[in-house]
Amino acid sequence: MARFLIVEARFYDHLNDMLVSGAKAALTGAGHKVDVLTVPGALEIPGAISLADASGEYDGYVAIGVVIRGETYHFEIVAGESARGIMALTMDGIAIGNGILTVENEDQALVRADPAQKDKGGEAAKAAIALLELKERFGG
Ligand SMILES: Nc1c(NC[C@H](O)[C@H](O)[C@H](O)CO)[nH]c(=O)[nH]c1=O
Ligand SMILES: CC(=O)[C@@H](O)COP(=O)(O)O
Repeated sequence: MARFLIVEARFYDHLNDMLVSGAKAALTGAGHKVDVLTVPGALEIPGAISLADASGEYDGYVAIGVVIRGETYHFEIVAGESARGIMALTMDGIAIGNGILTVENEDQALVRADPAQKDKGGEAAKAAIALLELKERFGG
């Protein structure tokens, strides 16, 4: 059993509820322990994971959030920089699955958040499990 932390940017409650549900189901279904930490937005997720990992309390992480394009360039910043920060942490050996939706509208988000449809939360959790297994295999 490993210890996972879901770090969720709770910007859209109804979408996050589905994403977190899918991630929890995947993690508990694989026999792992799960906690949830909520941050203001996707840009805070990489920093929160970095801080949590420094504590040594967790073995892996699932980033959960929803970024829906608005009127300005801010979408590119939030979507791109949260992904870049997460990628940098994974390249540093931290097992993280990225379940941050970056979409054009709510309809696209609903399909991807729903565990009965594209289940991107569960998909991200399974990716985190896979990375942790690789880390354990290669002695990371
Ligand atoms: N527009 C969205 C944001 N924006 C907030 C940023 O993530 C960040 O919290 C703020 O810039 C302060 O640092 N966050 C999302 O998760 N989703 C959005 O659609
Ligand atoms: C992804 C975003 O930052 C978005 O929600 C903000 O909308 P806007 O670009 O209209 O300020």
